[in-house]
Amino acid sequence: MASPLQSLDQNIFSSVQNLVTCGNKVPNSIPSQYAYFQNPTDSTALPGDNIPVIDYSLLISEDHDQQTKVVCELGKACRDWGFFMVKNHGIPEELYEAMFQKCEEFNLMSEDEKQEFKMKKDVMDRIKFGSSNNLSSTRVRFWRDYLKLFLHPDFNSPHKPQGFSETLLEVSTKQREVMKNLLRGVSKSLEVEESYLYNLADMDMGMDFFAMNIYPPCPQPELAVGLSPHTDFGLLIILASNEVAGLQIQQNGVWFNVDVHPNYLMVNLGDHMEILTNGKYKSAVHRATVNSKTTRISMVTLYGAEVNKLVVPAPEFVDDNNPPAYRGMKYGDYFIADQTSTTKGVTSLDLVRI
Ligand SMILES: O=C(O)CCC(=O)C(=O)O
Ligand SMILES: [Fe+2]
Repeated sequence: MASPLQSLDQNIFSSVQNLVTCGNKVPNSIPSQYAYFQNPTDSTALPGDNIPVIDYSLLISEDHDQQTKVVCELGKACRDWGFFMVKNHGIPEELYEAMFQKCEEFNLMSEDEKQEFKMKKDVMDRIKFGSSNNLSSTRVRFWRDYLKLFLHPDFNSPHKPQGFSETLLEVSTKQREVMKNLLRGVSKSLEVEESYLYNLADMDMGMDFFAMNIYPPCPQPELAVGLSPHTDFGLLIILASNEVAGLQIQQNGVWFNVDVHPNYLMVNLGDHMEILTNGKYKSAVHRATVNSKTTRISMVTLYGAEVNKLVVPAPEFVDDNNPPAYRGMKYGDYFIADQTSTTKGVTSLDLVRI
């Protein structure tokens, strides 16, 4: 008789959730397609106590001195980490709780119901449910299911579970305001006019791309990864997670755990911030680990340019000492390359680096 591992190996699972719930019992080992047998990932990381925390309420306050101080902290976070946490952002905690509840309900829908949302045509599909896909050369599958949506300029959402779409619209509308104010702060920290980055990327028509990531409990978390090290496309990425740790961020080649704080948002700079600032601010390398106990859910929104916008280093950051370090590429083309490349390493920036 086939061992449990073999029999799992022979199946192509449509989702990790399906894999862990099949037979109503979590398997005690993971199928080989998910395991880094040859080169187990070293998920160890240092405590992230030094990760910068930005007080959003001060960033938007009328008090000029307070604001200047926070803009300065923001600039330092962008230079040193390309990553920071945001507190006092004003979006009610209950709204995120309601959204995570809807994410869980989505995850617990039957496999058939979820398959209705799987990719039909290509990565430009407005709604995509899927699992695992690791296009990079290792091909080891990620211990992750996802729902990817285009939220802006047109809003797309699955029509079930009930209330998912309405709650997501409310969260994303509020989060877009936070994104705008953070970008104002980042612009100021670069000593350009506060609407500079937003206007440059034509973000009134910008593409907001959303990913709900589900990481079910994993029987062998030391062998699997949720998401391997990568950078994100976009200017600014806002991430909210349920109260389960798993995100790690790299600074100068060293990994740090991002602790979970109730009602903090996590923000990383994306590839297009690096391109626009000609490398002054860096796109942060990060990854997601998995655990054996609890399902982790993260909601990530990647805020980017209008799809036809050619993104190049902005003139303000180019001079004789700093020649352009990236060639121009249309935002939409970069997105497609990022989502489909089978040769991508850690970052798609290699596509445009001069
Ligand atoms: O789940 C996380 O913490 C990371 C998610 C992420 O990096 C992504 O979706 O790009
Ligand atoms: Fe990411």
